[in-house]
Amino acid sequence: MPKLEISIQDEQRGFEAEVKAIEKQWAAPRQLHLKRPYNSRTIAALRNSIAAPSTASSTQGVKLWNQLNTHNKNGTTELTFGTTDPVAVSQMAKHQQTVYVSGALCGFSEVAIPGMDHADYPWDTVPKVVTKIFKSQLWHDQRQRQFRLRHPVEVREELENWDYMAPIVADGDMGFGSLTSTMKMAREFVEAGVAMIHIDDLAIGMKKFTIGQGRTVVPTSEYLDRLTAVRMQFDIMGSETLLLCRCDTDHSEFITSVVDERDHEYVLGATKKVEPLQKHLKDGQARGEDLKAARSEWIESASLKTFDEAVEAVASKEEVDFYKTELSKHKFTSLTKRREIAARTVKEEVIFDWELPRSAMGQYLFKPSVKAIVERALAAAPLGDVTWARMDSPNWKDIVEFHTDVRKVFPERLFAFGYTGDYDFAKAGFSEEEVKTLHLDLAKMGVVWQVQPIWSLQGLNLVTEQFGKLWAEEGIAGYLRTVQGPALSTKPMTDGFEKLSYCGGYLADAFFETVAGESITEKGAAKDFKRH
Ligand SMILES: C[C@](O)(C(=O)O)[C@H](CC(=O)O)C(=O)O
Repeated sequence: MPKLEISIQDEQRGFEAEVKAIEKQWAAPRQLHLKRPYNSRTIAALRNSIAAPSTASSTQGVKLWNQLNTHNKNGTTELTFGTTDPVAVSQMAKHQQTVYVSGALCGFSEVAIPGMDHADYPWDTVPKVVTKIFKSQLWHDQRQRQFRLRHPVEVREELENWDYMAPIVADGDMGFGSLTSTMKMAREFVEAGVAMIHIDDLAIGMKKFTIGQGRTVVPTSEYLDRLTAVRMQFDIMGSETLLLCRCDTDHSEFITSVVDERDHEYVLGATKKVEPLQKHLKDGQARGEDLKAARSEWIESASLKTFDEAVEAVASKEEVDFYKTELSKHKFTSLTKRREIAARTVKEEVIFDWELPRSAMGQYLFKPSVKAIVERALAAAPLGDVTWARMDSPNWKDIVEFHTDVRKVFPERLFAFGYTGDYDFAKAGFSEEEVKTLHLDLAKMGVVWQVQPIWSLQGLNLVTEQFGKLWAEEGIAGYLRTVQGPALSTKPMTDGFEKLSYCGGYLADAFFETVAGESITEKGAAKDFKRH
């Protein structure tokens, strides 16, 4: 095989030039907030010998970055929703600035076997949907531009001129396992034209269950490794794609490992001398007992607490104060260190064993708090561009505490928010007025990108079932009355095949005209000007 025709001197010169280019890109305002655990020489050495194709992802990433910072400056927010459908995206261009490709929706409709949002679908599922949507955006952009340019300048003001190139934000879930799969997924997303992806701290496949048990998170270190892998892949490609650091820690109940001392404060242990939970469950199963009841009975007997709560349960007020004073001299204190501090500040023995409650899959019990989420968000921030604390319910006090505490450290941090799950605002104490202004109140705290991720499930099911019933009962008369009549009478006409400027006919004609030389431009412009 022929060798690359390049001298070693030129190879080295090229490498040094690339290092300088990377350092220039990293020093630009767009990336000033980023701190990497690797350097420009490492990245330059990981690049191809030929310049990587400049990706639309970079363009769209910068566009989104500018959109979000404008919202931050103005105290406003983008309000978008989730979809997997390019046709819906063509309509989102009219009222949204961005598009969200939801993993939950992809896992429900874009895979061989659908399922609940366990993020258990192949890692290239969402990137493929982004490709489909991005190419559709390009087509609509081309279709609209060709239609406009076929008309004389003096009438163009009246023609539609939507920005179809809305930046796409996509669900990268937990990165799908090993760092290489996370990097491959990040590369697929960049090549698909995505503007931003979010990566969360969930354990793979352990997102949510219906048997009453909560989600499982990974140690802070593993979460940061995932984010680093994505940032590194973006850097290898030289792409300005944005990274949204998402924490699913709220309401999580398990953590896969205690390897990271930063998590020790929140791990629960048994504070009574009981047998391991798994032995209790196995014995109960052998006796034919109900496992959920046996689990609840064990939890009751174990008196589960964090280590600090275990100290408070046996120490005097003075001892607790002394323990906390000593503890405050350290940050992210390990259990070993906490035990050592307790031994010299508390007379009573502090019984605490986090091994006893471990689940059948070896997970440790985890007691999240806003403080725990803030700590993860702060650790992640230097690797990403935007932060999102996914919350199971709209607890306004927690929401304010989280965003306020992160901004105490990063005053200009940009935030995302998902109206996800089935938020019960009344139950969360919101008045009707507070619900009406929620998106504006969030925007005041820097929440500049807000998404209703799963309208395309609930919303489309609602209207589809309604149309199905109408069609079955009224036939075409129902269609004419409720769909075609209204659609043809809106100004401009609702987009559909009936609308010549939308369906793509003129674009196809333009190809034929150009190739076959047949020109219908003059006639076409005059004939259909009113039907667009
Ligand atoms: C936003 C989300 O990641 C999604 O996949 O759309 C899901 C939505 C949901 O399951 O309600 C999430 O919030 O985890």
